[in-house]
Amino acid sequence: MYQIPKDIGWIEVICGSMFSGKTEELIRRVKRAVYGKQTVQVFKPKLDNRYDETQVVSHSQLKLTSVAIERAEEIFHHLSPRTQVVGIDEVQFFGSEVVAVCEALAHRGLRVIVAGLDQDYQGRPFEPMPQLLAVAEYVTKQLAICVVCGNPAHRSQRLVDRGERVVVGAAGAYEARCRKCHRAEPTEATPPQTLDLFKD
Ligand SMILES: Nc1ncnc2c1ncn2[C@@H]1O[C@H](COP(=O)(O)OP(=O)(O)O)[C@@H](O)[C@H]1O
Ligand SMILES: Cc1cn([C@H]2C[C@H](O)[C@@H](COP(=O)(O)O)O2)c(=O)[nH]c1=O
Ligand SMILES: [Zn+2]
Repeated sequence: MYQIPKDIGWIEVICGSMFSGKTEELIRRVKRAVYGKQTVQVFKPKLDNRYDETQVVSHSQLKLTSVAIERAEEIFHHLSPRTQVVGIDEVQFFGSEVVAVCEALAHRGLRVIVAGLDQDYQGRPFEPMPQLLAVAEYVTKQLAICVVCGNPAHRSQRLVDRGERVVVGAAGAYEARCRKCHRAEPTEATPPQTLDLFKD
């Protein structure tokens, strides 16, 4: 009789702009794996110390325990033999070696869920995301809301006058914008909406 294979791993990529819900979606999938009695380990780059040194934290303050590492290969040192699911947040901050690491984990039979930016502040593909998208079995592209015009946003507008690709930051340093409203060069922040909708 046909047997359903149980030892097959795969790679899931959650990509999109800043504020698009990548981390929330990673946390949702990890929580569901835990409900399913799976053993899960989550990793993030040490570089991402915005909200917490070790926890994965979404812009909406959802939190997940994780291990902060400098290089993707460190995952193998921390990996428990019982682990069935590996999550990686802010995957764009790892070098191209993260692709081989994800592939090796999937070959071992693990479910690998990675979340990260697919474009930098200029709208250029953010390596190693293009390579991860190519080798992944499952790809989810998240969209934020453009803070200028309210349309779906797939770009991250830089608000601080810095030209290097990597500048860690959140609201105040970046905002979500659509194709029409995005500028490749840093701009001023969009003034906040003054509606009282969320007042007590
Ligand atoms: N412009 C925006 N569009 C959508 N969500 C936003 C925006 N600005 C702030 N948010 C908040 O960010 C949350 C998503 O946070 P998070 O999952 O950390 O995103 P990402 O990991 O993609 O940066 C949303 O649920 C919402 O609370
Ligand atoms: C666009 C862009 C972003 N970054 C940084 C800013 C944040 O620290 C992270 C993205 O975090 P999020 O969970 O997706 O909100 O990346 C960068 O260094 N360079 C860029 O071009
Ligand atoms: Zn727009």
